[in-house]
Amino acid sequence: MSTLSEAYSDHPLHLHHIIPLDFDSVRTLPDSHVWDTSDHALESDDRSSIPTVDLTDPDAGKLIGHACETWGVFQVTNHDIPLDLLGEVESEARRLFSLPAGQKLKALRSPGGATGYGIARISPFFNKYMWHEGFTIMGSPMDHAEELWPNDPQRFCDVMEDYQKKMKELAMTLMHLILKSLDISEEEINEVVSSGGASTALQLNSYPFCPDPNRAIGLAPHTDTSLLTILHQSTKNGLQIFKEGVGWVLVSPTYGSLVVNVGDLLHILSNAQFPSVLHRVVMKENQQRLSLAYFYSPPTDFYLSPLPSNSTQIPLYRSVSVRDYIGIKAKNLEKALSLIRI
Ligand SMILES: C=C1C[C@]23C[C@@]1(O)CC[C@H]2[C@@]12CCC[C@@](C)(C(=O)O1)[C@H]2[C@@H]3C(=O)O
Ligand SMILES: O=C(O)CCC(=O)C(=O)O
Ligand SMILES: [Fe+2]
Repeated sequence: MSTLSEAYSDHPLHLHHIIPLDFDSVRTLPDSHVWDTSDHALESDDRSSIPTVDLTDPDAGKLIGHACETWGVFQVTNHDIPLDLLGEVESEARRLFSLPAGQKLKALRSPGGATGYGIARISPFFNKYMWHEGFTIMGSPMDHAEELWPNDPQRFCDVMEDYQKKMKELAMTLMHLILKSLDISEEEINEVVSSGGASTALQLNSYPFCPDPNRAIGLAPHTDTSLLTILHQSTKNGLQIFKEGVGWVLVSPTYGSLVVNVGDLLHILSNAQFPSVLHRVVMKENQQRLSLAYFYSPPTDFYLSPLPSNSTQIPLYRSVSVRDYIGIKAKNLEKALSLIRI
């Protein structure tokens, strides 16, 4: 079976699609980073905000199912991830992105690689660059940590590995609740949600201080490829999700709560009952913003098709392996779901 890293490596990017700008060295926004941002301030003002679910609530499963169906995203509280750990991961991410540009480039993701420092994978689909730098981790980040901190790589690794372990447990708990709410049998759930073979990735995102935030974008609109993504955002605003009939809705950070969003693979598995949510990051504040996104998916050789609880409905998608879907998405981005539609 191939790893998630190999599945991404099969779709190499060009070198100019990897190297982030040296954000500290620019005083004005380069033309390469200027976007049409006319709709960025058009946030819905109808006081609609995404649902929050307390994981200790006996009705959590039902509430999460409803949130996935109506919003494709929710915030979760009482999730059992220690707040100290969230603080430590954020501070390690800050330490990484504060390194001089030349040092960060030592851990640059290779054109055929999936992990390390670089710009967002979706960048080649846009003719302008995003005001963003990222660092992708799949399992142990030791190789890259040694490139960044040859004398002390362990501290970074320990925190990132601990965080990924805790995130995997939370992702599995959430997936059980989500699939139960679809009336899927225990047996079927256990096939999708397996701790051993899961494909997971941790993405550290930094949106540096921007000299002209009103003309830049942090992360262009996209859906995640995963089953689900668990996001911790620092105290800065910027994340917006798109809700049909409402428009762009700001997801303000709430201390200690995590944002969970439906990705394309859950969209397929649920036969579009839980649609993957379109989201983006706009430049709202005059300070650096950080986020940590944990992506949870089944093993790369797992074939996804709409699950049996939906057998009364016509399946909307053909069966596709995680690996093949990653390939389709790498070539077609937002058209990927429509390309596997029956
Ligand atoms: C597992 C992954 C999902 C991701 C591509 C990646 O290999 C690691 C980075 C992830 C990310 C983060 C920013 C947005 C996104 C669309 C991108 O360009 O890189 C996601 C990718 C994804 O969900 O497809
Ligand atoms: O920074 C954020 O709030 C969102 C990040 C994101 O969408 C991603 O990493 O896929
Ligand atoms: Fe995302």
